[in-house]
Amino acid sequence: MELQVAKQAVRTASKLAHTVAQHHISSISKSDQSPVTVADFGAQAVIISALKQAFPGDPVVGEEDAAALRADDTLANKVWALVKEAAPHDKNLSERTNLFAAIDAGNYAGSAKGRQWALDPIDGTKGFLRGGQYAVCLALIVDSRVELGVIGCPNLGPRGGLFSAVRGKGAFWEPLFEESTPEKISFRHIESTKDATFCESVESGHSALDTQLKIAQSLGISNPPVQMDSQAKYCSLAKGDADIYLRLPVRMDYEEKIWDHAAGNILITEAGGVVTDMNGNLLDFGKGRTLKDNKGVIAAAKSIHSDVLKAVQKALL
Ligand SMILES: Nc1ncnc2c1ncn2[C@@H]1O[C@H](COP(=O)(O)O)[C@@H](OP(=O)(O)O)[C@H]1O
Ligand SMILES: [Mg+2]
Repeated sequence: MELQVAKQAVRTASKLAHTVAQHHISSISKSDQSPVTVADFGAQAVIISALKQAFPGDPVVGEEDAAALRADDTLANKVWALVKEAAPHDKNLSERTNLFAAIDAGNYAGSAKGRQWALDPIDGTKGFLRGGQYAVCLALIVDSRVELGVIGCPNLGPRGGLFSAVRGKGAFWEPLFEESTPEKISFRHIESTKDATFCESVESGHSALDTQLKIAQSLGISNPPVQMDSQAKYCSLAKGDADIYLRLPVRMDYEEKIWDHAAGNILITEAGGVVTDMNGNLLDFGKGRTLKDNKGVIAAAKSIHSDVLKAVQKALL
């Protein structure tokens, strides 16, 4: 039940985002930031509305709130038009005033106990704007642990990708814009760590790319890193296109947001991988809206994760 609702909601929001992105890329004002803002609000509204109808009591930790929309009627009208097109029969979104409430329902502070959804309506803002990777990410967290994750990646592969995982049930891929039977996915087998390929952020402000390059060299890795925005990185590892995702902090005071990692976390573990922080601890999704007890992220196949962790710790001594 949860999986079907989450997949349907992510699909609807991904289509909405894809429509805006296509239009943005073909337009002449590529420096305009507003398309991603519009897509972000629209995606959050349709997903939270679907969740609230299926699971009325469940709180949602969503990245956005509606303050900027309430203050800007032109922006609100653009978002409203998109939402009506993407979800015309949604009775929770029958009037424009409901739009604000749906978006603001993502204001949950987070909790260590009980159910909560974590939502990043458009992850990889920068990727969206440059025509690269971005992702619509939704996860169900129960008692601080991720139980279900769904990620929509409109630009990953020729047909886009809808990735999903439920604890104990494996990880799956299916095309994003057409209905078809999900295919099971998993990490690829590599003989040794030196054969691995790194996947990392494009943005040097989001992870310590220089240090990561040194770590790759210390592991004997000569393959160039694959750089992409958003949780599409987790998806790439889970489907066997790369082997290690490192996200080492640029600033030690930055707290990673739970919506940037929750869905990817279960996708990795269900595809045969391990995710820890740079101290080797599992990510704790029960500390509020951020991963405040963790620093950095290391995701890798089970067989090589401990080698990578050792190399990270040596580099950071
Ligand atoms: N200083 C920082 N360190 C790490 N992550 C950061 C950061 N500043 C912003 N981010 C997060 O990095 C996410 C994108 O990560 P990536 O580089 O892997 O694409 C952003 O998500 P949004 O794009 O949803 O805002 C944002 O939440
Ligand atoms: Mg994000």
